Amino acid sequence: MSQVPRKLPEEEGDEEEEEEEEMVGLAGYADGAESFSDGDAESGGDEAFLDFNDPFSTEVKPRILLMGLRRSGKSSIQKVVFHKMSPNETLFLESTNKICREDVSNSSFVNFQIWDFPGQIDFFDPTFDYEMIFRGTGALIFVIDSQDDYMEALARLHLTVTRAYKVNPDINFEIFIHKVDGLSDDHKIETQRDIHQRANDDLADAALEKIHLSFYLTSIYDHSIFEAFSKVVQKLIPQLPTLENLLNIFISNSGIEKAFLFDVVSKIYIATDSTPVDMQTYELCCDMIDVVIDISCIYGLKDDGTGTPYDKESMAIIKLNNTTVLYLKEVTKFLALVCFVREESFERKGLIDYNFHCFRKAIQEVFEVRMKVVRSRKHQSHMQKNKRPTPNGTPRMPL
Ligand SMILES: Nc1nc2c(ncn2[C@@H]2O[C@H](COP(=O)(O)OP(=O)(O)OP(=O)(O)O)[C@@H](O)[C@H]2O)c(=O)[nH]1
Repeated sequence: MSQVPRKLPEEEGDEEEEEEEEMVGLAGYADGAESFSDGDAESGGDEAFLDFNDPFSTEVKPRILLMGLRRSGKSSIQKVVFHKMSPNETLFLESTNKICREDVSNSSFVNFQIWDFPGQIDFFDPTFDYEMIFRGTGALIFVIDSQDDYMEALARLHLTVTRAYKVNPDINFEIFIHKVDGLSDDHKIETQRDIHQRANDDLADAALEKIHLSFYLTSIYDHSIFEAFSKVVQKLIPQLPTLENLLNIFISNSGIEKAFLFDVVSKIYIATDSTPVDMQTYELCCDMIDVVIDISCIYGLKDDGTGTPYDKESMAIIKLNNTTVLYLKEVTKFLALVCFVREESFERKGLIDYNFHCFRKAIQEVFEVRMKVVRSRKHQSHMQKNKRPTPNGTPRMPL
């Protein structure tokens, strides 16, 4: 139900006093505005976000495997997306000869482990415990070099997918048809169709058509790799439907065309509203984040060089020459909301800001719920551990 406040908080001047009322609902931009939340907001601050370091929760620290033949581009993908390496520098990367595990956890909101496998890994090698590896895996990215003959890659894909599926049927299989920068548009489509057909035929021949493979055309030389990685990561975020829903309500009430929730460090978008994503829009958002961070690095730090280029004050407005406005606002230490707004809708900036305020709080609530579950699970597990008798049979706690 629409619950339009009598006045926007900025007009009333005293934001603190309004805090409780504000969480009641979004200010309606269009008719039919929905209620955002009807509970009291317990703002958890940044700590309210997912505790990915929690050992009890594999669900929030998922493992992503990067597999594929040698030189298909696995390490390059990892370096470009998570280490800001420029694509040209990847030409000098050495071949990976052991499994490299990396925790993408401290630097960004998107928190997971990436395991980069050497191309020549042998499933029949008894020292390679693939069961253990696949058991804790959320997504398996298989990289196929589209500029090379991909028959061998397809055979390896089939072997990998069938093995992994037997161990863990819940893995998401994500196929990156990579290095498409070297292909013409027609050739790209044809390659994707051919790889899709062959990979699925192989599965059907093995009576495993129930395995779902998702395909992406990627290249480190444009934003396609970030977009594909965004989709892979989104599937591993249990709160995704809620985030999407919040974004849908936010944009429909604020006259916004499109909104993305970005992880600022990696430029992966962890959620967007349900209108279709077009590549240009996504690229503009990525460019805007780069501009904001670059400018902040130059002019936003203190004189002694301390401070961070991205903080609570971070926000930016960029007016394009096509009557569109790009609006970026800080949501948490790691997240930014980037919106596309028409100039005439942006005239109601006060309303957008008010709705953003509600949106931000609602997001904190979502993760606060999650934190409570994690905390109670930790507590339960701790209690169970204490109840278990010690090896010599004496109880750990007085009964
Ligand atoms: N044209 C093009 N070249 C790419 C792309 N991604 C990676 N490469 C190049 O592919 C080559 C191999 O990349 P790596 O990342 O080392 O491949 P890898 O799969 O990690 O190789 P191993 O460690 O041997 O398994 C490098 O020269 C990269 O510059 C891409 O999107 N387009």
